[in-house]
Amino acid sequence: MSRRLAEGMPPTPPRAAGPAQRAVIALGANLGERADTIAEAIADLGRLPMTSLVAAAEPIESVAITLGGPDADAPRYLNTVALVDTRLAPSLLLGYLHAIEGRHGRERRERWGSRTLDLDLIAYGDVRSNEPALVLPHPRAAERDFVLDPWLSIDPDAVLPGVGTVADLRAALPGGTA
Ligand SMILES: Nc1ncnc2c1ncn2[C@@H]1O[C@H](COP(=O)(O)OP(=O)(O)OP(=O)(O)O)[C@@H](O)[C@H]1O
Ligand SMILES: Nc1nc2c(c(=O)[nH]1)N=C(CO)CN2
Repeated sequence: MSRRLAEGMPPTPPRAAGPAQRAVIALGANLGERADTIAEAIADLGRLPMTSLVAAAEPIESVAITLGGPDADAPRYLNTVALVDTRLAPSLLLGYLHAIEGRHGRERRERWGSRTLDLDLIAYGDVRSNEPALVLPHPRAAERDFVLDPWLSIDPDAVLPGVGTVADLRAALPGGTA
């Protein structure tokens, strides 16, 4: 393993992608010391190169959604959303998110399985992408109250690019006011 990867950094030093873009990052944890892990991961985001942390929502607790639906027997999640302004290109930012997950013991065993830390790139400016390695905006964000609720709490006017306002999306979900 290269020294940079061993230190949890992508192998190629970052190059600026142009003007800073607002990126929305969802964080989730349902194993280990969840609150500590989330707080450390947010601090990690603030230390990324060419990136500044704009806001982080108060974490919320939610039942684990598994491939079989909500699972009351699975460890509950803490979820939050952070906003950053970054000049890292989207794929590079995702690489750093994976490195942060790795530093906090993330293991990839099963889809939607329990995890010490999950970081999803929900949106990056207005960028739309259908590359399997990076779909933007995140294709399941609109149906996740554990993403929309903390996002709304720090940006009531938020928009999921190409989809709609976060307030409207949240209102259309169970527990919303549509
Ligand atoms: N917007 C995105 N944010 C994070 N990962 C993404 C995104 N789009 C595609 N991916 C890809 O999805 C793969 C699986 O990611 P991950 O392990 O976080 O999935 P998951 O958390 O189990 O499920 P979900 O994607 O529904 O949250 C990653 O390897 C990554 O390349
Ligand atoms: N409550 C909750 N459930 C989930 C979550 C999550 O962050 N919170 N993440 C998942 C895969 O990303 C699958 N299920």
